[in-house]
Amino acid sequence: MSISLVVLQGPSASGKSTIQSRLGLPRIVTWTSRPPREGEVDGTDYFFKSRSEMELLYEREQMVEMTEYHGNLYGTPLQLIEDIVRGGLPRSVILDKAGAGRLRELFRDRTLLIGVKSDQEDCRRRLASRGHSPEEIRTRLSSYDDEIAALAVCDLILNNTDGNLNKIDLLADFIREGLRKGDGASLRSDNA
Ligand SMILES: Nc1ncnc2c1ncn2[C@@H]1O[C@H](COP(=O)(O)OP(=O)(O)OP(=O)(O)O)[C@@H](O)[C@H]1O
Ligand SMILES: Nc1nc2c(ncn2[C@@H]2O[C@H](COP(=O)(O)O)[C@@H](O)[C@H]2O)c(=O)[nH]1
Repeated sequence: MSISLVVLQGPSASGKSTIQSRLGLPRIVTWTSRPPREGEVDGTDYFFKSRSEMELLYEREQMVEMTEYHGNLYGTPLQLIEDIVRGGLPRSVILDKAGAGRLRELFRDRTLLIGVKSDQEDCRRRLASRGHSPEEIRTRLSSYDDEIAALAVCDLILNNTDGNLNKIDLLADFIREGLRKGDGASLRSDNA
């Protein structure tokens, strides 16, 4: 069975977006009710929506999954995954553990679940350089241990500590090549 969907999950600032862009696959841009950060672009980083718009879509059963993460809603509209159902190039998406679990339930062997981990201190430093307040850093890292434990279900775990990006690039090439050959099964191992 070939892979249609690559899901990245892991703690905040572990490097999911960095790895997603290095993988170079078409991305699924999800919805959020959080305000954009400086430099983030609507439709590129997220579709920035109001909480009520997101709740309405959910009530209409047009959201495949939706989660509340530290006070904001994040979700994947059904419409965004229609291309996966139709086939074509594998796509990548960043989700928390609940969203990742839901998409795995739906797409089963067609998903490659990549866990991204980094030392907690690296994550803390990265969050501070991204400009988060000490309060938000504390909140985001309060789920660090749970999010690391949840990586146990992943097909593959990438260890993205500071200074490791050259190795990540090699692994990204390996993953892309495996996907190109339609050989998802060979990618299912723990590279931590
Ligand atoms: N290996 C690395 N070495 C140094 N800096 C890194 C590394 N990986 C990511 N970063 C930096 O850490 C910050 C957070 O990375 P990124 O946005 O990719 O994390 P994320 O897991 O997507 O975060 P979040 O879930 O909080 O949105 C970014 O500024 C990024 O440039
Ligand atoms: N279940 C979902 N989780 C999502 C989705 N989009 C993002 N996320 C998760 O939220 C955190 C925080 O993101 P940030 O941009 O505010 O730093 C991110 O790490 C993902 O785990 C989604 O559509 N569904």
